[in-house]
Amino acid sequence: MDQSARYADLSLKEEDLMKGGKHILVAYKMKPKAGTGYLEGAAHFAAESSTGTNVEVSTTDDFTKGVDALVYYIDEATEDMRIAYPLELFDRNVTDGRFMMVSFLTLAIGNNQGMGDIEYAKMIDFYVPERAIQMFDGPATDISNLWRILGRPVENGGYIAGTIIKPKLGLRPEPFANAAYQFWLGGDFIKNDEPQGNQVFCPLKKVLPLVYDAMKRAQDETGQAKLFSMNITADDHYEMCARADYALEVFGPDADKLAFLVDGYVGGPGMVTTARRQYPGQYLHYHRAGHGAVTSPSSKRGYTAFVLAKMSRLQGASGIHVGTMGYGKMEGEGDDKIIAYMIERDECQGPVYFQKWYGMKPTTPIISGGMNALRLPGFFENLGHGNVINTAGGGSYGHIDSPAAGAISLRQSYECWKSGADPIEFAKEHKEFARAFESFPKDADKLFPGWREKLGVHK
Ligand SMILES: O=C(COP(=O)(O)O)[C@H](O)[C@H](O)COP(=O)(O)O
Ligand SMILES: [Mg+2]
Repeated sequence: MDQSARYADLSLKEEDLMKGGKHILVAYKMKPKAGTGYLEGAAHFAAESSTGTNVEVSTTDDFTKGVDALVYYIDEATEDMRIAYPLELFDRNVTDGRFMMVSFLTLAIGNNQGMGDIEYAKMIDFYVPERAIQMFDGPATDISNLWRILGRPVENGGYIAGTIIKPKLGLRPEPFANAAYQFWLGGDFIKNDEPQGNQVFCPLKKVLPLVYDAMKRAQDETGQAKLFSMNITADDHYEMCARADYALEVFGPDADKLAFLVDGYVGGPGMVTTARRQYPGQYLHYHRAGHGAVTSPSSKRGYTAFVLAKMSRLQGASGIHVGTMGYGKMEGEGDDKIIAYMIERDECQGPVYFQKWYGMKPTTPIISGGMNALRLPGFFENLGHGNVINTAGGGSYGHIDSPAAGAISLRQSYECWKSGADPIEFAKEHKEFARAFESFPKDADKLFPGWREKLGVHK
């Protein structure tokens, strides 16, 4: 059934829809199956994503038709399809009238994934009008809270040198806390690797007091504040809260230095909101393990990493992983800096839509995955700033001297880039940075050919 007479209106102008502020706009790359016309497929897509189904139903009335999602733009050649969703379509909380991300997802990227007449469709951008921005939680805590704890300016406070406790699994409580202590002697921020929780060989109630003890000792020794991002991900939100409450108690007077990490892609929006609403005073660290299943550029379904990050700001993530823009080990490229800009700025041009955030707090880009001191200068140059959290696991624990030296090499790398120095010249004056060349010789060969001769290092 061709529903384009009802679910498409190509005379609607995007500019007017944005000015009107009564719709969430969503842009997709969509291709219908052979035998289905482009507009026909698009209209069925909009129907299934709002008030309709594949047949007409007798229970539809005139009001229903007033809240139809409408296809307002198509370009078959580029597979571009854009749909306007009236705000009335979205479910609101009984408790406080607010918007919820699950409703956006079930409509805009729900049944339409896997429809018989659609070959594929991937969400590449979406636009949220001012009223809806007001009605999402947004972050309660942001990077300025961390900068303040670290004794830095609350604006442009700079690079936060972090790590991930490695090995990923298999450390018992004492070695785990010791790994944390060693990094903190040089760095600022430690996160649990995402699978670390309450394994039998490393029970939470045993390891956490030791981690806090390590934090205190490192703080005493360095005279600096230290930060710990603890994984509270669990199926059951009572379990999440049990872990979080326990940690707040253990860290006591230093509980402000505790962030909570949730795996928001596997756990879903409910998990993120649980952390956001139960613990608004803690930095909310959104880790996105598994997201590649839908966001990978090789996938023509789902949504992009950009969309994931943009959603996370609405949900209230204080920070989210945004990859390494081609400088680390995960998929990504230089252009991905748009992801960072969209979540950290008050207005930004996305791939399709210009979004204003109307003062919603920023979400920190967290840079992670295969990073080390040698890869960072290029990364900062591409991004144009260093106001990020970087967690380098291999880049710290893989430093040949020590995890503390690894941490110091990261900080030095930021200083090097910030001062505009030549990395080889800078290495001559900064031991830990220089030793990163020997720690990661493959990267050094690729990024700084001839480094051995210039630094006087021989095989
Ligand atoms: O464990 C790591 C990185 O370890 P290492 O620093 O040793 O590579 C993170 O989980 C990944 O960065 C996730 O990727 P992303 O940040 O892109 O979501
Ligand atoms: Mg990890």
